[in-house]
Amino acid sequence: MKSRGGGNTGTSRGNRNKKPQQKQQQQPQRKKTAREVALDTLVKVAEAGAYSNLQLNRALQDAQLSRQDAGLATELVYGTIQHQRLLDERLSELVTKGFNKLTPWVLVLLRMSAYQLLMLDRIPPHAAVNEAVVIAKRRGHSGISGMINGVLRNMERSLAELKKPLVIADPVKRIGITYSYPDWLVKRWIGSYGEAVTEQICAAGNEPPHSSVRVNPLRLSRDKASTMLAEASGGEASVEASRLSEHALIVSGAGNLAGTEGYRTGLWSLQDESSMLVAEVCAPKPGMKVLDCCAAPGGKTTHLAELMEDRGQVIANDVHPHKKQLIEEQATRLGLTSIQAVTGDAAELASKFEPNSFDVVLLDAPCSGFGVIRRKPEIKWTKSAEDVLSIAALQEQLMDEAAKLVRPGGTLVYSTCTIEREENEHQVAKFLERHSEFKLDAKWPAQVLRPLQEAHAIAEPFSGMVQLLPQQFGSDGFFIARLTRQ
Ligand SMILES: C[S@@+](CC[C@H](N)C(=O)[O-])C[C@H]1O[C@@H](n2cnc3c(N)ncnc32)[C@H](O)[C@@H]1O
Repeated sequence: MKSRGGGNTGTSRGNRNKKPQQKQQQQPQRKKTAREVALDTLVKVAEAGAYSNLQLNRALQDAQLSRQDAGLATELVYGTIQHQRLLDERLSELVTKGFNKLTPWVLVLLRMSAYQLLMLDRIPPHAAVNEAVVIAKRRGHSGISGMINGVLRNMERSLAELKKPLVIADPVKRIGITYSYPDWLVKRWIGSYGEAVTEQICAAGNEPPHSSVRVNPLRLSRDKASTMLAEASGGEASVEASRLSEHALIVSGAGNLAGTEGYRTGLWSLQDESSMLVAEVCAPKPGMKVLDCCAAPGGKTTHLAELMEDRGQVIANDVHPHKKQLIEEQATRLGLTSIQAVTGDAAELASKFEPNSFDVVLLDAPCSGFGVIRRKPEIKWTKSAEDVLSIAALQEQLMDEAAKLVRPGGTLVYSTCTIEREENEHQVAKFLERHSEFKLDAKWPAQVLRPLQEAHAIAEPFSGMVQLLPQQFGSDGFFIARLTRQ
């Protein structure tokens, strides 16, 4: 399994063996270890429904871990959530009584330790067990640490057996348990994509995501940005041109890219490659009037303005008042002045703006998000089939409203970061039934189509919409449709 960025695999014993300092006025707070940071984050995600990426970022900032330890904490948080079903399956065989009644932190500690034992070959099993017992002794009574010690030692003894691939005849159960996805979702995807592709989707969803930057073409070339990124990392980073977008660079080993000088001064933005295709498919020209209906935090808005050479007007709307500032911050960082951020419900935009008045309208709709499971693995466990239905109903409403604002001959681009047909192809098909004045538009920019054709990611003849799956390019799963108003 690929790692999410190295990480210290050692134990925390070194710290605890230091002699306590005498006569100190105030005992300095003991620094949390990587495993404690991961445990606290996982408990908050499980108990309070926090988003793993936001919660982890906050925890890492507070804990001030070394880069290696931050790598380990990140690996543990994502890996434990991603493989939760398989870990629970294995643990429930060893916790003989009351697996479902365990206190949340105990359950999470067991899962996190089982993840290290079963999935991370670079962590010595005895280190994973010892560290779990140390944490358990700090947090609970001796009965709990004894139980944790017993369960994990049993697991350690049976590792060879437990690591063997599961033999299960039912494909839904086999894929669901092996890759840790809920049955309802696996069943749905097998219905949409078939068993083999579903297995690839599920495996890809457990891989660490690439980090990619979108180079600001108004400021520098992609080659120049590539050199600068490599230099900024002291030669440690690997920087490669993206296959999918001519504005994208894939960067690994450069640490926190939001901390780079080039990011701060607007030379580049952080965005997934497939997400970059959306503005490119919009293909706006300088001087145009463009509306981004669901714009925050402004990734695609700022890309649209860059492609328009910051000439014309980009109205960036979002329903949440506090998100207006996020869009404005991104525009300011990139030095873009053609963006106007506004707050409003996209279901009511036609009463706010003149109908039929925009050259391009982008609806990057709220969605179930199953294309970004690599970044937010908890959505496997928090979203339901009912959520897909209710979000699809909202998307339908927003599409109808967005359509009213497109001028005759203008373009409507609909996108989501999910792979649910109900929210994507079926949504577009139903829209076209309701709106005979719109047609799918297959005339996409050549630089967008070429890599998709080369990878056979689109059927020929091209219909004007694409469903990118995470295993095809190692990007997020994304859906994009381009429609033209007759
Ligand atoms: C997929 S995200 C947009 C991401 C954004 N386009 C970007 O590239 O940075 C969807 C956004 O829709 C917003 N949203 C949800 N419901 C909305 C509504 N009814 N009207 C307008 N915005 C809405 C959410 O606040 C969220 O920021």
